[in-house]
Amino acid sequence: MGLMSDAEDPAVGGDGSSSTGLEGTENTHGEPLIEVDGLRTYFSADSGLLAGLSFEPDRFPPVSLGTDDVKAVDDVSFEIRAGETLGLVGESGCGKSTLGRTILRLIDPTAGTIRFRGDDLAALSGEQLRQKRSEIQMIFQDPQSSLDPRMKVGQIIEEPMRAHDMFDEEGRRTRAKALLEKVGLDPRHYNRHPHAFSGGQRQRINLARALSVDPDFIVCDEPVSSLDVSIQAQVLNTMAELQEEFGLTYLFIAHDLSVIRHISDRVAVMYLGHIVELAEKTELFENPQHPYTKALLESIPVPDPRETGARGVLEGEVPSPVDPPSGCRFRTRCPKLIAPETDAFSVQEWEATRAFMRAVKRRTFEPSSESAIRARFFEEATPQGEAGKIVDEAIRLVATDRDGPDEGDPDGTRTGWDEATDLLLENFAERSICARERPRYEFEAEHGDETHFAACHLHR
Ligand SMILES: Nc1ncnc2c1ncn2[C@@H]1O[C@H](COP(=O)(O)OP(=O)(O)OP(=O)(O)O)[C@@H](O)[C@H]1O
Repeated sequence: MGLMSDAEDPAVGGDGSSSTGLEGTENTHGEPLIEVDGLRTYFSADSGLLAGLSFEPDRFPPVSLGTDDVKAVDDVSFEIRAGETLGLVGESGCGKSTLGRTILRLIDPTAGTIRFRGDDLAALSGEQLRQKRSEIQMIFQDPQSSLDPRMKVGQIIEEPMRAHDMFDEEGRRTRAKALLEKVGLDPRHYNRHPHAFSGGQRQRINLARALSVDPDFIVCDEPVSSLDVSIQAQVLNTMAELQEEFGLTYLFIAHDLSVIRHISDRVAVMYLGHIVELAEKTELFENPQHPYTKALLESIPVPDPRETGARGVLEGEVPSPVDPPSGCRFRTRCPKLIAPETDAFSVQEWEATRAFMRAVKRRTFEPSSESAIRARFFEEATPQGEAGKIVDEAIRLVATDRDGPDEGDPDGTRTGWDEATDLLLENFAERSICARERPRYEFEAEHGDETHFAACHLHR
């Protein structure tokens, strides 16, 4: 359906076509509009002149060309179907914005393909890419800074049309005013400057500008994050209405799960450059399978600020995207790390060993005697066989009654913690399937008839 029906539009030509040319494309829900395959976007860790150069005084020559790239998006594949909203969620820095910008070719991909209706955007350049740009648009988080304060609202909305040589002056004005109304603003505000508007209204102006070139696909990067909660729902509802009317397809980036739940059809969860889970919205929220997704869902802030729902769920720091963990990227923080197959752990033994390993690595317990550590983590019985010997050695290394403290470490604990950490990680964490293979599993969903993707070896 178009922006205006023929009856409302006095400028309709004899052939019945609207002079604003704003008939939205009827998208059939279900066909892939965007197909991303093996996409990687790496940034040089130092984007300056000496990017990639590293100085290593012990080597000759001491300067080498390193590969310390920030792997912001690292082998990501998924599709977005025409007419749907794919929500993209994950903690700050996980690569959501970089993924969105790479799909729009605002950033060049390092590898992979981005098919838009079959054409590979990653391979386009120059004029071909410029032409495609009208079909794919982006709206950003901060409506304040993305609107030029010197321009009037009408000019702002008309600018992309002018850049793409769409319509004459009069046609652009008619369309801009019609769009103002469509996004819930008063067309009489055409001559106002953006500062006269509230945050929510400014985001509506952004929407009108994005829609002006009649796109099919819009990447929405945290579009309501800077707005009051009461305004967020109104803007989201307008976006949903516009989607319906113009057959738009959205990639909707947000860190806020309640916003994602409000707007998405399907949801992709991103962690450290990978998509770790992707499922239909109800399935993802009701039947999450990846320990990272579960942790995110459990960390939704609870209404009572005295109750810290988030505490202890996502422990530890996100590793650096320069040198991400092998296999599953979440494994270094995962509470469900799988036991190495070579060791015959009972379920309880592995749970105790894993908890001990995490506690040693993060030094979350007070130094104490061997027997106290054993009692605390293993109820006095450590695992059998080789695994047991390693655990015993690690306990000895961190115990305060350890024999013969090292030189320069009189209380005998500093190097002990490091050695114990290395011993446990090398023997248990690094030998887990979670460290050895990258997980990718697809299975039948419990809710709805979509498939469910989870990158977790618990599904092996
Ligand atoms: N131009 C750049 N040069 C170097 N590194 C970059 C650049 N842009 C992003 N990064 C890095 O890439 C990683 C992913 O960043 P990105 O902004 O995509 O994450 P995000 O999930 O969108 O986070 P946020 O929600 O905070 O914007 C981060 O480690 C970031 O520091």
